[in-house]
Amino acid sequence: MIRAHTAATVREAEEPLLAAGEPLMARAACALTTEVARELRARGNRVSGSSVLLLVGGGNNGGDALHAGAHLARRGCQVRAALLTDRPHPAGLSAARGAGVRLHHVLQAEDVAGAVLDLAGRADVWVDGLLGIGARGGLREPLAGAVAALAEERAAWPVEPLVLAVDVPSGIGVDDGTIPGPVLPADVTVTMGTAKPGLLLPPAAGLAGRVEVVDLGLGLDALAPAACTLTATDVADLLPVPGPEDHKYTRGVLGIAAGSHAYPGAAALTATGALRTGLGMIRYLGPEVPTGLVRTRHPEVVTVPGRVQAWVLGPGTAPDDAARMEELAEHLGEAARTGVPAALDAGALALLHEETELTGPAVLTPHAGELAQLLTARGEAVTREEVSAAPARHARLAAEITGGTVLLKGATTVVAAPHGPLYAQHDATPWLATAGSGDVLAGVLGALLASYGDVIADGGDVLAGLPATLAATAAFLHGRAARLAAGLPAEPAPTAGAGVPITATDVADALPAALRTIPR
Ligand SMILES: NC(=O)C1=CN([C@@H]2O[C@H](COP(=O)(O)OP(=O)(O)OC[C@H]3O[C@@H](n4cnc5c(N)ncnc54)[C@H](OP(=O)(O)O)[C@@H]3O)[C@@H](O)[C@H]2O)[C@H](O)CC1
Ligand SMILES: [K+]
Repeated sequence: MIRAHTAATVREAEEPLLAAGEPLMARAACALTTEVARELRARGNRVSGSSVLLLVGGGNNGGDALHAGAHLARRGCQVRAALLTDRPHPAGLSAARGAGVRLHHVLQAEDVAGAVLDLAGRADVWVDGLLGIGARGGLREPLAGAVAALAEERAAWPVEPLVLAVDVPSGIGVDDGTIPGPVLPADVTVTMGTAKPGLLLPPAAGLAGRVEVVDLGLGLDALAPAACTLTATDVADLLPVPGPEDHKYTRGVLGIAAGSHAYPGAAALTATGALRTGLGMIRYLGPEVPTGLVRTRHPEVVTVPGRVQAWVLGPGTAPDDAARMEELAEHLGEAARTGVPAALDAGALALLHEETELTGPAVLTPHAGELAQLLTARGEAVTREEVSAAPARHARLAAEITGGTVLLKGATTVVAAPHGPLYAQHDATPWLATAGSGDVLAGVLGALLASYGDVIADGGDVLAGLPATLAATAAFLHGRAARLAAGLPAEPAPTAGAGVPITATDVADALPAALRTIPR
């Protein structure tokens, strides 16, 4: 699991170490130096002789960069420092000066951005040490103008420089992953002590490049993270494996109320997603046409009512289908009465547009537009664009308002419960943007909820966070299956190539292959 902690938590953890004279900044600077050298060599450049530009702000983030610049100068790099502050870190400045780093007081230039661009044009490496966890809001001028110019020019450069961010790309929302102003996208972010939520949460996470965490001995492992990302090892621990005493009822029965005359196929896709993920049995309840489709695709699906350990409500239904909404509301009521978890997708989300309080464990699976509709219906008027610009904040808000867990679908899936860590899963591929993939995801989630349904129903508050963990697991499996179906490697890799178009059925059919890549 990749665990991220807020700026305030990091400061609290740093305090006693700094008071005890621990050389945190020296450790940070060494780690930065090592990463720059590694990346230069990986690009076929010699360290000695390479040119490095330090972008230096007025706080300790700039101090890290100046100390790293001094180390690099001593290793033969030509290092320049663009001081975008009139009070650079004193010890860092003296170390840099002592090592022969050339200092440029660019604030004195008439055109600060132009002066920075001029220095940048001559550098193989740009080290972004403008702002770290001390950021308040988006970058202010003149840093904003300089960074906007660098970000724009970078793509036009004949040979793109290596951009390395110190702690975080300057100007991102460190704790919420927003992008409040200009940010220089990084190839590598060397983050100090622990990952920050802004390095996991979209959209800022997309600007961080590869994230390397430097161990500063902050001792945060025992502390619940503010945000986290599940890895294959974490998912392996969560995937149920039946034992000799198990039978279909102990493995979990999933009720699926999905599909309609207008969208019958969703019922089959949801059932396929659930079956390929693994569970005891499915009870499908719906209109004649989707029922016939499900029976044909999956004769093992039972189509009569009975006890279930979880529900999936809503794929392939629309809020204007009053009769279907009535049926979904009844199933939601039954789930609440029995305390088993329910996944609410598509039309079923409209059941929460009223002030109904969810009384049982539920996982909502909206995309940004559906979340904007739900929040607006519940008095928090927002647009799809506002949700996409701050997905974590809006997912958490919806979880607090409804009492449910929210799995917000997107290029990165964000999961928020009313309390506890946020999850950010970056496992997917843009090829997932195809009809029916949400239906398959609902089935994957339903199978996991059914496997743990009795545990969740009996677990009470102790296991209140389990639906969120299972939702993040579903996103992980769904994204990994899509990658494999598209001919991409299971683990996202920048050099993986484009992959090929896929259908929702391909994703469902690739779930067993995805499960086989999990070390169990
Ligand atoms: N504490 C340590 O020894 C270690 C810290 N690490 C590194 O330090 C930074 C955190 O350093 P800090 O000095 O707390 O803050 P920053 O350097 O991130 O930024 C403070 C300066 O930035 C200015 N600022 C704040 N917001 C903005 C903005 N929106 N636009 C422009 N400038 C901004 C602020 O100026 P003010 O006038 O607002 O005060 C400061 O000048 C951490 O990220 C690590 O990199 C070490 O790694 C570990 C040891
Ligand atoms: K930075």
